[in-house]
Amino acid sequence: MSASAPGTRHVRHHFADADADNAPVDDETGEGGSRSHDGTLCETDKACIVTISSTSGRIVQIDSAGSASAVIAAVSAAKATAAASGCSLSVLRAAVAIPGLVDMHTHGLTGDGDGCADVVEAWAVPEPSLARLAAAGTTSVVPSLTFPTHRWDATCAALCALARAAGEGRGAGEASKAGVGDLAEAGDSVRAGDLAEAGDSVRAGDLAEAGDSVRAGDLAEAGDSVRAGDSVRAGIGKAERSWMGARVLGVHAEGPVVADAGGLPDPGKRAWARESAAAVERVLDAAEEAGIAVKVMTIAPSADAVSGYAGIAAMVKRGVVPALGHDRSAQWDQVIGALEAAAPSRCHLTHVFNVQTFHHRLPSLGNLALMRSLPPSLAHVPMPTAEAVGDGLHLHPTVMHALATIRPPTSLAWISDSILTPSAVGDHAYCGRRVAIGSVPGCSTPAVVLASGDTDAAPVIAGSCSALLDTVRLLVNELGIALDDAVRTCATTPADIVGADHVGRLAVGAMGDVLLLDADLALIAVIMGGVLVPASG
Ligand SMILES: CC(=O)N[C@@H]1[C@@H](O)[C@H](O)[C@@H](COP(=O)(O)O)O[C@@H]1O
Repeated sequence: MSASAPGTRHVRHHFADADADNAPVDDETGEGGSRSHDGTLCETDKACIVTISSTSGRIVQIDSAGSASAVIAAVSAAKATAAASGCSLSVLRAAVAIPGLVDMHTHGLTGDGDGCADVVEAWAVPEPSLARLAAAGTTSVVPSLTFPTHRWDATCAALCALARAAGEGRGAGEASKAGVGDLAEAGDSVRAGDLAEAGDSVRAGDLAEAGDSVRAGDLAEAGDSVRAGDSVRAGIGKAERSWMGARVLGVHAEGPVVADAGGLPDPGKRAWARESAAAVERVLDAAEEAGIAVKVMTIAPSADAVSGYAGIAAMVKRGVVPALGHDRSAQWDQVIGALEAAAPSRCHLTHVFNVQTFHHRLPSLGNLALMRSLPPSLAHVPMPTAEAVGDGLHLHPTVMHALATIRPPTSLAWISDSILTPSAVGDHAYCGRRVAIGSVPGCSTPAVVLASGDTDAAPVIAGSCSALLDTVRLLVNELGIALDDAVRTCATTPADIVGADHVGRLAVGAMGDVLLLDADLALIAVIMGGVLVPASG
């Protein structure tokens, strides 16, 4: 991942090495501008223009990235015209368009009154979190279930609820790749019904005028175009109610074979110690029965070593990515043993540095996280991918910078590890203990911390209250990471790790999930499957 000097204007330095692509955009025609190297990121020198049909309420064009409806059909620099689409158009204008972000490790964005007694069970009531995540720009998720055998009934309820969420609605995710076609169909059924209403409200809202004023204006007038979008959004929100949520790509089971619970209550019952394969199978069977795929499963190398890595072998056999983590005692030979047990399949590293160790003489998982490649003696082992919490608190920004500059963007995924929405007030139960949004000395970023009642005790971090777009901004605006790399590591790479190549990119055939951002990377609009997501979720 490349970095620019902190403080450099982020929207510009994306083009630092892409002069040939950096032709200015003609404000009237929208021609010119640039498209990023592989379609991951669409950006023009002056503006990105998204054109929405007032008839269907759908995107017909992302300027310089081609048309995007439910599925992105083409990538081209040509600008759509009303004549080409055969309908009147609304135009949203932004500095940057990026793919919807993909969070491969979130415990939800629970708010007050969401109806879950303990946030460890949040995914049993997934709709509020999925809606908030989508509205915040995270359009695809891999929900994480903490220590899944700890509260077995809650785990089974969450698996069933997530399977339902993955299979229905606009935000329908897909537990399998076969979902691409299904999603287009789901989009059609939505379009056929409620979006006509959205189209009506758009027509009523003087779109032609809005489009004209946007075309004539500059970025300062983006607000006007957004207001035009709001009329679309209002119609859609009304039509689709709460079910514009993030796509569910499958599940991350964070355990059960863990050595270290971190700041959470220890789930106890180490019955799996010599039967890690059985413990793994039990969770995978439950997920299969519920109808959702476990894509990733965290396992502690030091725990699985006891059974000769039978847990990892069971995961690989069933197509699950083994994620090494929740292990502060893993020795280097156990770490390597785990990688070898998975080979030729690739391992992943769970929230690197958190609930892991780094030591300059006694290497463990944290040391592996900071390697760019494996030595020749391990040529038979695929280099593991890694995820890291990008809220700026779980890892100090300097450590985020180290990861972002050492690891190639194809092997690093930023995650939120979120639990509560930032607006949640008061205490919530987490694994039976009280948590609240709080702070850690020396860090201005809030997090979800265990409420100890002891004001002198060091706060214990339980998770974050951030969303991935916060991470994109932190990486680009404060750490000087190229926007293209920030987007890859918050969208494309996490999607690739879980085998979801239809999301996390602006590319032909990918879902039309697009975020429109202003020059400071503030969110202007979220589009899922070619349709504006209600701002409030
Ligand atoms: C679900 C989960 O695993 N959450 C962990 C939490 O347990 C740990 O306390 C925190 C900080 O870890 P650290 O103190 O090792 O940096 O990271 C993650 O939020």
